[in-house]
Amino acid sequence: MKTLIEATHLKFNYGQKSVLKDISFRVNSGEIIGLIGENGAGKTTLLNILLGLYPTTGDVVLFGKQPGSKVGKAHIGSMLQTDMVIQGVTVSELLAEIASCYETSFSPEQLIKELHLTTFAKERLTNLSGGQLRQVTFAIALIGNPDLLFLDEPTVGMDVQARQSFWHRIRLLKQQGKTIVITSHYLNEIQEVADRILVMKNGQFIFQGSFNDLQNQHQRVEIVFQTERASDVFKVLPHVTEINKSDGNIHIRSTDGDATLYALMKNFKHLHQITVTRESLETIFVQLTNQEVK
Ligand SMILES: Nc1ncnc2c1ncn2[C@@H]1O[C@H](COP(=O)(O)OP(=O)(O)OP(=O)(O)O)[C@@H](O)[C@H]1O
Repeated sequence: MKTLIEATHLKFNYGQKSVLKDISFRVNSGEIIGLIGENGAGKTTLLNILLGLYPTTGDVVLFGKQPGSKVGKAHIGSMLQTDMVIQGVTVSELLAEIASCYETSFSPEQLIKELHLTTFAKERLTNLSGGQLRQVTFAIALIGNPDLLFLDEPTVGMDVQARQSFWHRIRLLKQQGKTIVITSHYLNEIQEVADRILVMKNGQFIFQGSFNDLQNQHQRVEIVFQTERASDVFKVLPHVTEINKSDGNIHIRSTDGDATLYALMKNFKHLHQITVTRESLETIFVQLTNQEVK
């Protein structure tokens, strides 16, 4: 698989404050990367470095070139956290103006239709809601038909339909072989689409891999069932960290689902409506980021 971004030993300081501490990673062509971390972890700073907006010590190449170089830029679209709001300019005027800067681009009319912006395309940017502005910013990122997209908290403020339409578009872009790096605090959405997840804490990566790898490392599961037996009976099961009773169901959390289930099955004829769920990205993320980073 072709490596599209290669970063080694990246460091960045704001004055005396060390914000990125020796970060190395690769992104392959066609991958969707979920870059996640608590507020202030360093995600936006990293995207700014990859876009060539901030200097760094360490090495970083995109398409085999330095960030910000002309050849690299031609392939890249970005959606940062700030939306472009120009007085007196409408959505369709802005998209037409930006499209004219590219040698080849999507037609603004086509993109407006495909991204469901038609109802506010003739509105001035200053009259748009926060969620509508995010949708316009996404259109701006796409208009040059980039091969690589950096999206920083793209769905903030979007309503349910807009978010669904956004993630649908991301899946289409993946099918087209585009490479996408997305930061988001909506971890259930990231867990659905990301091929790999990079978890950042205090300017370092504390995990790089697929969501499946992450779940395998954190073997925790929740087992829910109904039973006529008292919940105390299940306290002796191995690897159980928590037992709760709610809505007539027993909820068991285990750090080794296989071992707990094996022992639980001795009570099989007393168990009804059993479900076993592996932990979500959000739950694992909270556990991961609560651990100390050396
Ligand atoms: N212009 C700046 N000057 C000084 N410190 C800054 C500046 N911008 C960001 N920082 C600090 O750098 C650290 C990383 O910020 P960054 O915006 O990269 O985090 P983030 O992971 O993107 O956070 P969020 O999820 O809140 O967007 C934070 O501690 C932040 O306070």
